[in-house]
Amino acid sequence: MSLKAFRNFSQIVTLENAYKKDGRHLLPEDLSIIENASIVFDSEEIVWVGEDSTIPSEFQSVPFEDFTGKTLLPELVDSHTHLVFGGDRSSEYSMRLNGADYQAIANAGGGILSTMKATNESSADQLFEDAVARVERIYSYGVGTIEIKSGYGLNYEKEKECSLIIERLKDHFEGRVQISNTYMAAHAVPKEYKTSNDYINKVVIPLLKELSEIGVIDAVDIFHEEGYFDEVDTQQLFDVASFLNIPVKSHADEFKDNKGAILAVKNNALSTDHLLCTTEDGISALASSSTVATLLPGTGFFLGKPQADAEAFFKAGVKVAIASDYNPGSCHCDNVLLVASLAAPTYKMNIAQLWAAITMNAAHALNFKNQGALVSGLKPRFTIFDVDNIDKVTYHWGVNKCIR
Ligand SMILES: N=CN[C@@H](CCC(=O)O)C(=O)O
Repeated sequence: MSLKAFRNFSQIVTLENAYKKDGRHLLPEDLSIIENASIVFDSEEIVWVGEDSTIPSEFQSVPFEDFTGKTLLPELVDSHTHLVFGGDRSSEYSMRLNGADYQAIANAGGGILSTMKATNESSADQLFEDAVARVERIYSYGVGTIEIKSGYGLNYEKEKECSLIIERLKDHFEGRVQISNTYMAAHAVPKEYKTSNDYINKVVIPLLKELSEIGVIDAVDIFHEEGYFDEVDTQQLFDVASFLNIPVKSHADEFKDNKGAILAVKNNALSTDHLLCTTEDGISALASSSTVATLLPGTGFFLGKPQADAEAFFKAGVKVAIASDYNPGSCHCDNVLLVASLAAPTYKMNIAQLWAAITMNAAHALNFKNQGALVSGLKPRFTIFDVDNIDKVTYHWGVNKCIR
């Protein structure tokens, strides 16, 4: 393998200590910053990182690019998006400002089911092209790994098409963006089914079996929430996924504490997401598990809802990630760095907790265990910012400093 070097960064933020601590109980110094630093890597792994003045003689003649004045970080990861969809729900924004809430809008014909209609009216090529543009924009912010969920088809054929579109996106972005394909046909219950369990048995499970035979699904997700899917549906789907050897995730405890986080932990989920209403028992179950708690503050900002009790999660030693939750309804924001840096002061996060939440911990929520820190042996997945220290990345809110 041919070696490459990127040299003379003002700072390389390795997150080495955070990695050793499995992303929990982080202190500011766990960012592990190296000043005047260089990195040597091949296409598969990082070979050396350190102060440029200490670069081993064997690497001194490796061809290099000079990055004086720049900062290198592990690549950003957006571990929760719903970016394959048709239409838009822009009118819901003013409806909310004028007093309607998320569930009231859904009951009045908006919500997930209205995106289902628009998605079913869009061709596969249109959905693919719109999704390509969305991934390109997310990539421009420094995000190199993205999770994409299906879930706006909500019938056998269209859900299958959406999962295959995500697979097509994987091929399209091969070598540039790493995409994780999450199956979420259990996103809402279409009106023609009398019960959620009827839909689970007639569509969600049979299609999962078919897609798993083709080998396109990386994880299975479900909206475990009152009015959507209950504990019985969730456990049934998790059992099938486990039989098929596919990891699970859930949307849990968003509107009320229905013990969704606890069920996710029991099923060894990769992550459980939202968690606005999770209380002590859920938080302590998460703390003693490897399930990542993915907080989605953008959704709280967008819907004008209270936020998750992030301080309690950090205090208990939960492994916390933050994701954008980019979708047409509850959070039409695709910039995970903006969302996380806006949330950090409210969540009372320290700087290491902030960066681990959108790099390493988010990668682990997608089962990508060999990335997220810049240490020898891990994948060379990183992002370069046009600033001479890490504080300047988040200092100017919403301004993109990424140059790759
Ligand atoms: N909570 C369920 N799914 C999305 C919302 C999707 C929508 O409103 O269209 C979420 O993660 O917030």
